[in-house]
Amino acid sequence: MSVIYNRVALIGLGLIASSMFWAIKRAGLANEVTGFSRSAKTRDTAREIGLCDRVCNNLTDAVIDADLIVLCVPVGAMEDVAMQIAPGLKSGATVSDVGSVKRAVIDAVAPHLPDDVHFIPAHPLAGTEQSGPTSGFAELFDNRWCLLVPLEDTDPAQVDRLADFWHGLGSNVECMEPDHHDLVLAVTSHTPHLIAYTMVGVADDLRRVTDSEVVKYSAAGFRDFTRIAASDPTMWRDVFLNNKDATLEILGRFTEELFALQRAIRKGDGKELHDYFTRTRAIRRGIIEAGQDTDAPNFGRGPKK
Ligand SMILES: NC(=O)c1ccc[n+]([C@@H]2O[C@H](COP(=O)([O-])OP(=O)(O)OC[C@H]3O[C@@H](n4cnc5c(N)ncnc54)[C@H](O)[C@@H]3O)[C@@H](O)[C@H]2O)c1
Ligand SMILES: O=C(O)C(=O)C[C@]1(C(=O)O)C=C[C@@H](O)C=C1
Repeated sequence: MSVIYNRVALIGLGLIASSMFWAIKRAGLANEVTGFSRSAKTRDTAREIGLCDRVCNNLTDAVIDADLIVLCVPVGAMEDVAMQIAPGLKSGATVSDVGSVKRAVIDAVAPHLPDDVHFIPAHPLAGTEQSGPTSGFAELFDNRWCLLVPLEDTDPAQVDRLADFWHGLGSNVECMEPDHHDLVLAVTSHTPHLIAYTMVGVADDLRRVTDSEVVKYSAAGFRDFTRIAASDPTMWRDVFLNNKDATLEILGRFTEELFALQRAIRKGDGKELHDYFTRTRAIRRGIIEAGQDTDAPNFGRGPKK
């Protein structure tokens, strides 16, 4: 892979920025990567582990002469960062972000950017429950989607350039409209996280009430919930505050279905439960048959050859 942007600036040196840095280096996508994070402790750690070619002590130094600036901060901090970097941006630079919500980020960031920079929001659909500068790894984006959410008047050549960059980081790339993005992610990521948080909270309450060993004897499904529920509280607070309508819509549908299943259990309606679980199993099998779950074991096809 060859250099796509001469200088890249990563703002907010956590899981996503650090993974981007290692993946940029792996593929040689930039000649220089600068970085900035708000806390001095994070900047010190970044310097110690060689994260970024140059860690700057202020935002202006980090973005000066950068060809691509990627905002990797929690969604609620995007506006503040955009306001601060705006005066120091080079004409013709591209500003992007990796926020988990798109409409609110566009509304918060776009008004502050000068007309002579390209703003191309993005969202890599890859992550872990870890956060901070030491949590990143170069393979995070391999074979994952990165959704680009360009505004209507964005130069298509610059969108293609950013798509090439994300391909270089290992991702598959597709463009999506912001409201559609927020609805899809409310279904596939945001509401499931809220359910995991709730379930782990319920189990914890139960443990306190009964003094039983709920966590000790937890099965694999619940353990997966506890992994998700260990995700960064600031990031997820900001996701729900900034994707309010879509998450409330999906949560409304979720609780309706939950009540229907609750009623079926109370009434002893085995047919309804069986039909429902048959439908959901078919969905899972369909995903695997279509080869869309790269993490799945060799489901239903016998031993791997
Ligand atoms: N973690 C995931 O699974 C995941 C996946 C895809 C996208 N995202 C999105 O990526 C963004 C970053 O997430 P992350 O997981 O890397 O978080 P993180 O907590 O690991 O890192 C965020 C970093 O930003 C810094 N920061 C916070 N406010 C700042 C400010 N005002 N100025 C400068 N730095 C600031 C923090 O100190 C921290 O180092 C979020 O918007 C999140 O929604 C996260
Ligand atoms: O694997 C995980 O830990 C994640 O939660 C990653 C995950 C997701 O829901 O898939 C979380 C938030 C993002 O915006 C994108 C990816």
